Amino acid sequence: MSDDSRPSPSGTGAGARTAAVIPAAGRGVRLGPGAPKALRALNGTPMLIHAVRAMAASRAVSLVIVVAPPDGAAEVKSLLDAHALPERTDFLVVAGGDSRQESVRLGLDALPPGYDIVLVHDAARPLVPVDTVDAVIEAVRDGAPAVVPALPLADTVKEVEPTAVPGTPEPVVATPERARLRAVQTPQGFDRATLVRAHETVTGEVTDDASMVERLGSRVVVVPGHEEAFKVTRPLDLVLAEAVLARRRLNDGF
Ligand SMILES: Nc1ccn([C@@H]2O[C@H](COP(=O)(O)OP(=O)(O)OP(=O)(O)O)[C@@H](O)[C@H]2O)c(=O)n1
Ligand SMILES: C[C@](O)(CO)[C@H](O)COP(=O)(O)O
Repeated sequence: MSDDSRPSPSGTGAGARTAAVIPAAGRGVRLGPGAPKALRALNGTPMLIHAVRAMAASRAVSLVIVVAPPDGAAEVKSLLDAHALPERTDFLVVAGGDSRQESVRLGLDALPPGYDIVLVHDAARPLVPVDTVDAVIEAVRDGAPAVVPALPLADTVKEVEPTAVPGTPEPVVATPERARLRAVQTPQGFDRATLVRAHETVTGEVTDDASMVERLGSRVVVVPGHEEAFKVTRPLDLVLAEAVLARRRLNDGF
């Protein structure tokens, strides 16, 4: 496991200090009506708190920056105060923006000096195991400017020509070779300077931070993800998340 107790030289090598930015400002439209997704409960605890604990579980992570819904920063601060969290970790809360990309940038703007490795982790992936978090950090420490946890696909994927009318048949354009495809998760880990440059430089729609680094022409590598790092997106994902938590409780013997 990574350990923050080593001396902190400059750069991303062993001992570099690591912060995690958690974008949590989304509405959760695909989950259906209700509170902002990150504030909804999983087995009685807000999803965001699970995600914060997942980052703080790594001994390498000494700061967690939560990017709250735009009008929800005070509520998120109260939630962090009300739940048990590791004392060795510092927490900051900032208000988010209209897109995930903007929310991450607002989180990065709040990052103090002295943190050379940055993780970006969706609040919507509350159950990522600590071993996955540590594997991402280790790969950045080993010199990769951007690291992505990902899994091979179970389904065959088709590229289509999207039609204007939802539900009408879409012509298939291609079938990419599945063995070369990966489904990407978070936390994604970065050399801070690279991630900041990507957010300053890259414009236009992206769906993850690593793709911004790709557009800079910098190297991005994949490490094994974990099936419990899935994203809570649709109602069925809530059922799965609660089942995973129930199984963990059984395995932990309480
Ligand atoms: N303006 C936004 C939009 C998204 N996110 C965050 O980005 C992560 C991944 O986004 P997603 O799962 O798509 O969340 P939502 O945008 O909330 O979902 P939906 O598209 O269904 O509304 C989530 O933790 C979400 O809170 C954010 O911080 N700010
Ligand atoms: C960052 C991400 O979780 C990687 O899979 C994903 O791209 C977020 O996408 P969303 O459309 O914001 O759910």
